[in-house]
Amino acid sequence: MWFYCFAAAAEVSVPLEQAINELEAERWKSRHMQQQKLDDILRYQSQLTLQQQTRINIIQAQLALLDGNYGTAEQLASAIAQRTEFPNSQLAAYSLLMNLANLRGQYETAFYYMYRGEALLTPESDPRRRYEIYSSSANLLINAQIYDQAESRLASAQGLAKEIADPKLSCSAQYVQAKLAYLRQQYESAGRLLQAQIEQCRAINESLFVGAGLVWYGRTQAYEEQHEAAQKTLFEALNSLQQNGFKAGIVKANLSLAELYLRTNQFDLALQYAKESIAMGAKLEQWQDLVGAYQVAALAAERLGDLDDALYYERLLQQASEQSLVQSKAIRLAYLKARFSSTAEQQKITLFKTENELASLRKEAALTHRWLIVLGLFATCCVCALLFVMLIRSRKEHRHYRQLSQTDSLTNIFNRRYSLELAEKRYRACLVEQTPFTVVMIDVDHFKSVNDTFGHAIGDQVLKHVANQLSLAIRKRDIVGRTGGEEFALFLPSSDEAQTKAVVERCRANLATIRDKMSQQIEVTASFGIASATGGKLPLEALIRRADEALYDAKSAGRNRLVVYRSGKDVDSQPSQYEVML
Ligand SMILES: Nc1nc2c(ncn2[C@@H]2O[C@H](COP(=O)(O)OP(=O)(O)OP(=O)(O)O)[C@@H](O)[C@H]2O)c(=O)[nH]1
Repeated sequence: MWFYCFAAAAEVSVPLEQAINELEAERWKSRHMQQQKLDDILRYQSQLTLQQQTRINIIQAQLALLDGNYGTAEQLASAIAQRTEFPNSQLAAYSLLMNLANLRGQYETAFYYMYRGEALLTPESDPRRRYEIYSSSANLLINAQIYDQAESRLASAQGLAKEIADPKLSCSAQYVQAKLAYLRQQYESAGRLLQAQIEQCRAINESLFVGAGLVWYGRTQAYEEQHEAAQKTLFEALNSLQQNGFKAGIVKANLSLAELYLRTNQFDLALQYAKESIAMGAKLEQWQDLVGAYQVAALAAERLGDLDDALYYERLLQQASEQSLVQSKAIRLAYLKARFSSTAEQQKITLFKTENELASLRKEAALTHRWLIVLGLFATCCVCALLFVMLIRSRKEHRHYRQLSQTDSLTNIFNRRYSLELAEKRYRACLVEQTPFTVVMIDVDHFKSVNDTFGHAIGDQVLKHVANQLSLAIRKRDIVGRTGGEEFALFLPSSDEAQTKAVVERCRANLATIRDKMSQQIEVTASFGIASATGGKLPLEALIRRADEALYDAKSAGRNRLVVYRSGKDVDSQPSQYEVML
């Protein structure tokens, strides 16, 4: 039925995947059924992905191990152990190789696989595969009688079984725990654990573990002298193991029966089961069990009066004992060797990891350092830019305030203080150069009338025009300033009288144009007082006073004219060419 469902849907890979999952899950259930399912899948081998093929190979290897085909099992598992691209299958292969080497008495190899497998475990590994490694390791360590180490692996396996919540795994972990208790000769506790384990494994049809558990349970019963019960248990065990085809278990079950019959003085039966155990055990080289089986066979043969046989088995017993001794020595030695090399390897790995961590820390530090430099540079640039902006702004503000302090706010020409300061500098230069320097004091005529007639605002406009026209009339090197309300001054470096007169005439002509610029018909005239000096030691103040005197004279003489200061008397007075219109 299963096969038909599968075959119908075999065109797609999902049923194949499902079939493989089922096959993996039903491991140990029934050897015959399992083989049948495997054969069904293999008909569609060409459709399997590489990963699916690997998983199938694992199952084949597990079956080969059960069948005692150790060569095939090893070949398949070794190939998978190389496949680093499928870490979970790799782990399964390691568990298998460990079990195989353990069964064959190749303990060095078994421990090698145990440490390799454990080193491969990561938190991301499939929990089932992790479980397999731990439970196989526990089995191996039990065999090597390193019980404390076995217990720690067993605890990990049990934890994983709980985590996965798979009753099959709990069943197998319980089996190992019970077996461990038996081997530690804690028979009472072993009996209890085995009963519980058998019950649980039976409930989920894990017949292989039922069989294996029954062998140990039967032995416990025999030890407690419950001979009938023990016999029943052991037959049940043998039956179950034979169904599964687990040969190593069959050897142990036969041996247990033989030992039981020897205890109950049923020597022929004891010999019979001992022989069964010997036949299969010799093939599988299960030396420890062989020792027991030869011992029983020799004793039973002796009791049956067959001394030749007894001697024969004694000889074999001696050989097997030696082998077993060699084997148990080998197993301890192998453990120590594997532990040593694993520790060395572990140290190498730790060193490598530390170096790697160091390198990545260094890399991180370098990156952080680079970032810090970039951030530092960025911050410096920001600060520089900010400082630059602040500098520009402060220079602008400084210029602005300086301009404010130098300029007359109404007319926008130099104010009295600054024009005098500037004039002082130029005057001193002219004195040194012995070139003429002229001061022209200007006063707008009848300006009060303008204010009175047209208002203060218009008066302001007139003053602005006056300042503007005076600025237009002078040369580049000349200075014009507002020295009072309606008073202005010109400072003309390197200007003699003739040149000054020309400038003043331009001023007067320019002032005459104001009338056309105003909405009202306002004639604007001004009076000019001129004073010059060439060389000598006359202070600028005195020169200005002279120009003022000349201006006064110009006013007195009728306004709208220029008067040149002559020491003692104003001799040059030019009448106005313009009339003041009020
Ligand atoms: N609109 C305006 N008027 C001003 C300003 N500064 C001074 N004045 C006025 O200018 C006038 C000057 O008048 P006065 O000193 O009597 O001289 P004047 O009327 O020009 O007569 P003379 O100079 O004798 O020709 C005053 O009425 C001041 O109020 C100013 O900034 N704006």
